[in-house]
Amino acid sequence: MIFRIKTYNNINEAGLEAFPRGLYEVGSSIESEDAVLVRSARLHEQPLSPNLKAVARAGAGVNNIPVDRLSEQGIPVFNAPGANANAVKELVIAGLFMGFRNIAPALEFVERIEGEGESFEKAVEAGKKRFVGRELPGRRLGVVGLGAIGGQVANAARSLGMEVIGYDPGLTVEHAWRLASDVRQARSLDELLGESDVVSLHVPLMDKTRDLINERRIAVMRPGAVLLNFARDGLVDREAVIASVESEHLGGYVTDFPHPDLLKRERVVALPHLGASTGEAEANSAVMAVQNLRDFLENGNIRHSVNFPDVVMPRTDGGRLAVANANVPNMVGQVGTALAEAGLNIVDLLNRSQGELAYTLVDVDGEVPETVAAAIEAIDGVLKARSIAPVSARG
Ligand SMILES: NC(=O)c1ccc[n+]([C@@H]2O[C@H](COP(=O)([O-])OP(=O)(O)OC[C@H]3O[C@@H](n4cnc5c(N)ncnc54)[C@H](O)[C@@H]3O)[C@@H](O)[C@H]2O)c1
Ligand SMILES: O=C(O)CC[C@@H](O)C(=O)O
Repeated sequence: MIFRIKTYNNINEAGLEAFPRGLYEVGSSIESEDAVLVRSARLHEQPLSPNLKAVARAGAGVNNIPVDRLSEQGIPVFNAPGANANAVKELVIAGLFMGFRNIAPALEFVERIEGEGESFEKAVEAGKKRFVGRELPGRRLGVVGLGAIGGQVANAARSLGMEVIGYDPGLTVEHAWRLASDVRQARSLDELLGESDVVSLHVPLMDKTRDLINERRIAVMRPGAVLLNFARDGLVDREAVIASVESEHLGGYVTDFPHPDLLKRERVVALPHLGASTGEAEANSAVMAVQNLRDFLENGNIRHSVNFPDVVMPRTDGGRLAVANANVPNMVGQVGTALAEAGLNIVDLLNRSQGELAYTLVDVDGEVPETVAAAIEAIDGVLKARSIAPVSARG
C-alpha cells in the first residue's frame, strides 16, 4: 500500500525526507489523500478526501484545523507539542526588550537621520532621549498559559531578574516540573493582570479563549503595562488594545500577528508571525508531525493527538484492526464478536477513551480482511475501522 500525503504550506525538508520512498507519495497536488500535513493554512473550508485518515500539524496551534468536524468522522489530528517552543520563547524575549527599550521606533529614527559627520552624531545624541527605556530586573511578568512555550518564557524571564507570576488552570504535571520553583501561581487571570508589569499570552485560540484580553480585562491591567501576544491574534480584542495603547493606559503592545489597524502606531510592534520561523523549529516540528503520522498510518498508534488519547501498542506478528468510535458502552464487545464471527483470534487489545471519543487497537492471528473492517465500520457508534497489514507484508 502506498500512502498519499497532501501538504499545505512549506514543509521543512527534514520532515519530508522522513517519509520513505516506495511507501509514501507526498506533495501539494496529491488528490484522494490518506493524510494531510499542514502548517498555518486554514483547512476549515477545504474539501476533505473520502480516504482521509489523519491530519498532522507541523506546529503547535490547531485553530486552523476543523478538529470538531474531524472528530465526528473518527479522524485524529496530530500536532508537534514543544517542537517550536524554544524558537517562540526567543522571539518573546526579543519582544520583551522591544517593549521596554523602544527598539523599533529607535531603529526607525536612525534610518531617517540625514547628514553626516558631526551633524549626524549630533542628531543621534539629540534624538536618543525620546527612546529612554525601562529595565527588566524587579519587574513582574505575568505568563498566561504555562505549557511548552509559556513555561520556557517564565524560566527565561526569571533568569533575566524578573519576578514571574503564572496562570494556567490546566497546567500539566510534566510542565509544572519544568517551571522554576519561584514562579508564583495566580489564582485568577484578573489577579495576574492586576499584578503584572508585562503580560505574555501563551494559550491556544479556542472558543473559550477568544477575546480573552478584552476591554474589561485591559482596565484591570496596571497603567503602563506591556502586552505581548505571540500566541494568536484572536486572543485579544484588537480595538480595545489599540484604544488602550492610544490612551496610554497600556504601555505597549508587541505581537506576532500584524493587522492593518495596528500599523504605524506608537508603542505597537507587529512581527510577521515569525515565532516558529527558525530552521531548527521548522525541522523539529515537521519531523515530529511526520513521525506521528507515520506511526498512525503504518501501525494505527496514536501519539500527540489533540482529539484522541495516546494509544500505543507494540506490533505482534499478525494484522491489526484500528477502530475509532463513540465513547459508549459495548463497542469493544461488538468489535470482538465481529472478529470472532470472522474466525479471527485476538492476540492483543488496547482501548482508551477521551471525552466523547474512544480508540481501540486489536491484534489478531493472520490479517483482518477489508470486508470485516467494513462490517465493523458499519456498527452503530463506530466512526472508522481500518485493517492494518502485518509488518512483514509492508511493501
Ligand atoms: N507565534 C508563533 O509562531 C507560535 C508558535 C507556536 C505556538 N504558538 C501559539 O502558542 C500557543 C501555545 O503553544 P504551546 O506549545 O505552549 O501549547 P501548550 O499546549 O504546551 O500550552 C498551552 C497551555 O495553555 C493553557 N491554557 C489553556 N487555556 C487557558 C486559559 N484560558 N488560561 C490559562 N491557561 C490556559 C493549557 O493548560 C496549556 O498548559 C499555541 O496554541 C499557538 O496558538 C504561536
Ligand atoms: O508554521 C508556522 O510558521 C507557525 C506555527 C505556529 O503558529 C504554531 O502554532 O506552531
